[in-house]
Amino acid sequence: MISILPTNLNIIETFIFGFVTYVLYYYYKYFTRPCPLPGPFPLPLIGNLHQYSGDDSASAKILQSIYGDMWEIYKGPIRTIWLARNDLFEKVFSPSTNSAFLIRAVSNSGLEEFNTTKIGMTFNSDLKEWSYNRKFMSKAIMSPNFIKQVVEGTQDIFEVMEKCWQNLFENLGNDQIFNIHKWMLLATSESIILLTTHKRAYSIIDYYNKLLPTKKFDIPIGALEESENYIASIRTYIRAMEFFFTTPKIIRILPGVRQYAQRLIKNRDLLYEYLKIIIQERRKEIEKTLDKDFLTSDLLTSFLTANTSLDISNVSDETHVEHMSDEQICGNLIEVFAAGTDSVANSITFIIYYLAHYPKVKECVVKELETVFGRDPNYRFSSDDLSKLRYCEAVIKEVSRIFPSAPTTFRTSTKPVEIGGHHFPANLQFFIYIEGANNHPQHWTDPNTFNPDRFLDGSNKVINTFGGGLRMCPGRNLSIIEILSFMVMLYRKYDIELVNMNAPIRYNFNIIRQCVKMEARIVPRKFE
Ligand code: HEM
Repeated sequence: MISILPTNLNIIETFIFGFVTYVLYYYYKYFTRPCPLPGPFPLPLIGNLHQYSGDDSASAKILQSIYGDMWEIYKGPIRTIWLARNDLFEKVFSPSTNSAFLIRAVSNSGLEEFNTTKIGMTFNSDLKEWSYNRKFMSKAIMSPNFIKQVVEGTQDIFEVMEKCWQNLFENLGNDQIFNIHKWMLLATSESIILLTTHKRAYSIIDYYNKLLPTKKFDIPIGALEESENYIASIRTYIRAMEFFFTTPKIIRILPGVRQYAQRLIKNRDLLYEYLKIIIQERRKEIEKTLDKDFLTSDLLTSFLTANTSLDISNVSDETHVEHMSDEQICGNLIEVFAAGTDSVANSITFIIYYLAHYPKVKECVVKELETVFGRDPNYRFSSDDLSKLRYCEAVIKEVSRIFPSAPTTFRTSTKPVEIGGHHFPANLQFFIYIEGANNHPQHWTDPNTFNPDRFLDGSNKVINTFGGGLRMCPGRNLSIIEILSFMVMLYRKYDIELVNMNAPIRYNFNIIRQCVKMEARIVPRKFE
């Protein structure tokens, strides 16, 4: 056999030779890449990771200011194209089934190892499966019964939280400092568990019991532990998705990292086993039920009753004639939890932050709540009531324009595509910098000014908070209803004062912005 290697090389020389060849090949590919865009110069193996702060949104802001609205960076070995203006999003957010952007992530060994490329929605690259899950989920969470349960359930959960606050005030004084983000996260976690499986979780009470152990709420230890373990396990699952999505195989096989990856996989298997028990129990309950009015309106019940005479959310259609397997149900339930907990909790936290900094806007919010609900602070509201809150909705839009919890989204091209005059090949990873477009002077007057009124002039301004096209967030209505509900319950009764008004919002970036901590005083309003 003819060797291209020089003969008589020792190990070090062979390594150096191999490395130099790799570097030359890397830069040959780099300089001859199709459709080059401006962007920072990458290094072999790590791409631009050495320049990356860990915060996609902060990096994108800097790169947009240097390179304009279209640039490229290498996330490790993966070339990513960044777009930061609404007109550049048009093809990515196309609602056509022929769109070149129906797949989210380029083929990724991590996601395959974690088994998420054929399950759920977000990373599902099997378009038939994805479409089946997506249509089902969208119908189920838009059904009137489900929406009713969202509004009722959120109020029940808030009442529990208020009882805890009341006890804290009575026993420790009114001047308590709350990590308001933590409370919102516990509330949205409980809410999503209720909406997916109709199970009660006790994470709010568990947290409260730890803050005030002398006045504990009496909940059976077993129930507390079960809900704690369930939530912890789902949160580990979310971390695992991020880990497998972002960690290259070469790192995943390193000693220590491998063991960590295996623990994450074990957690996934245990979570699936736990959910499968819940599914079996619910199936038995449904079998014993003759009238669908006695069934709960959660997603699990929708999944199990589809195409039966008990179909609670009328999801039956020609796409959904086959029953969902238990494996698919588990994937979808976990996904709703993963996508719908932190995103909503962070959105509420950011609204709290902006309302604390803009007292006039807060006054308008309170005024609108009084106009719509009168001055009864305990009025149980419906989704119809929420639809009257035009100003509150404008506040949600303005906060998510200026400081979105999901500042970016991403898609992969499955066909060659032209964007902004550039002809890109298939199989490229595109990032859509939603926040960049949301603060773009070409789209907005005074983009850096916080002004909810800009959404009240009747023009339907595009903010892409929930992405766009066929992969647009299916939980958008649910999120708005939940956020509005929390705004009503917080601001009709309480004033929320931040402890440190000069501190910026502290967050970590893991696919979305996740607030680290936000300290506040919760001051009950006085009613005559
Ligand atoms: C304020 C809260 C939320 C925000 C800001 C948000 C934002 C987003 C964004 C930007 C995307 C990407 C869309 C795209 O690529 O075009 C997305 C996808 C998704 N979201 Fe949400 N979301 C929120 C709440 C929820 C909730 C409550 C659910 C629960 C049902 C949910 C479920 C999903 C799913 C399953 C996807 C993937 C869809 C697919 O790939 O087909 N999200 N979300």
